[in-house]
This record gives sequence, structure tokens and C-alpha cells, in this order.
Amino acid sequence: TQSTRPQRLLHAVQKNATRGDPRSVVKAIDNFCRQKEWAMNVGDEKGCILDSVVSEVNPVTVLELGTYCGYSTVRIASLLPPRAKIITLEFNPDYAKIARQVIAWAGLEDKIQVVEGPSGEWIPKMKEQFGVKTFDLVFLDHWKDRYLPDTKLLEDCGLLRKGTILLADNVICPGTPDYLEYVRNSPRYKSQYFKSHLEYTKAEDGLEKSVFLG
Ligand SMILES: O=C(NCCc1nnc(-c2ccc3[nH]cnc3c2)[nH]1)c1cc(-c2ccc(F)cc2)cc(O)c1O
Ligand SMILES: [Mg+2]
Repeated sequence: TQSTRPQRLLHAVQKNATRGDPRSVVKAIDNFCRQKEWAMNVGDEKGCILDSVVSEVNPVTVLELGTYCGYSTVRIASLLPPRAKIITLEFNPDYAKIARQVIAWAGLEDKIQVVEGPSGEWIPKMKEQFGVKTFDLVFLDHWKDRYLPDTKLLEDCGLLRKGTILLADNVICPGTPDYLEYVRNSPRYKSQYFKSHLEYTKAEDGLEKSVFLG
């Protein structure tokens, strides 16, 4: 049977990356996506912006919405302090299966919890299921029409605190117009746009960094 793109991406990691070396996993995926097949990872250009935000925030508790193959999960987790944790939500079980193997190859299983299912159902259960008080950083990279409802859900569930950083991928391409309008006009957020390009292409895209003001 024909393999899927995530399976081919995983094989490229297992072939070209060193076990236990997260940066080599990131490099292997970027090379695969540049040379062989495009895939919807945040990529190396936007990935550098992600790295700088993670290093600046130095988060202890991170939520990622949209795991896909685990590229940004590994990228973020490789920068976290020792006891820090990242919970990453993936809707598609096939993506989640691949992501767990990419994360294992990077040797980051202890820092990462992959949760399968719809964000709308899982966000209200974060406190009771995972003992989360509030998130220091939220990376939004899932279905673009879920960014706004899930941000409002995070607010309503008391999962954001004064100073929590929301970092959103793809605010230009594919685009999240309703989310952008909200975080840029709401008095509860201070927003900043980091112009970049859609992963592995010349098309414009960017990350929106928004600080929750409480
Ligand atoms: O769709 C994207 N990403 C989303 C995957 C996902 N992985 N997991 C989920 C999830 C997770 C929990 C959920 N709960 C409810 N829905 C959920 C969806 N969604 C995406 C698409 C593009 C893209 C650009 C230009 C094109 F021509 C085609 C495509 C680029 C990107 O950087 C993306 O991130
Ligand atoms: Mg994305």
C-alpha cells in the first residue's frame, strides 16, 4: 500500500537524523521538505522566530494546538528548561502516531504529552486531566478557523494569566482573519506581527505574537 507523506517524513528522520539529537531531527525534516516534499511544518524561517520567542518567554508550561508530525513540538521542547512540559493537541490520529515516533527519535518524550482529539473538547479538561494551572505560552498551529474560538475558550477556562504569550502560525497564509482582528483590537491583548514566509516557499506568511493582559 502507498505510504503517506507523514510516513515518508518519519522515514527521512529515521534515515538522516541522529537519535536523541533534536536539532538533527529538525534539520532532517527541513531538508526533506525543501528537497523532496512540501509539508505543513512551521519550517526553518518561521522556526527561528518561534525559537526566539520561546527563549525569551522561557516557559514552564506550553500548549501547542496542532501537532502534525511534531516538528514544532520538537523545536520548542529542545529549548525548554529541565522540568518544563509541553502539551500538544492533535485531532488526526494518523498524524499523532507519526508525531509520537518523531518525538521519540528526538528523545524528548519526557517533556512532551501528545493528546489526541478536538481542541474544543480537551481545553476545558486541561486543569483536571493534566493538573495545568495556566499556560505560559500557547502556540496556535491547528485548523485556522479554530484559532479564535479556542482562544476565547482558553480565556473562559482561566488557562491564560497576565503575561501569557499566544504565538499564532499562518496568520496570512492560509490566514486567520477573525483571530487577527480579535487580538489586534481587543484591549485584553498587546499584539505584534512578525513578517516571514510560508514554510519552504516565497509566499508571504507570518507569526502573530499576542500578550494576554489579564
Ligand atoms: O492546516 C494547517 N495546519 C493544521 C494541521 C492540523 N494538525 N492538527 C490539527 C488540529 C488539531 C486539533 C484540533 N481540534 C480541532 N481541530 C483540530 C485540528 N490541525 C496548515 C496549513 C498550511 C497550508 C498553507 C498553504 C497551503 F496551500 C496549504 C496548507 C500551512 C500551515 O503552516 C499549517 O499549519
Ligand atoms: Mg502552520
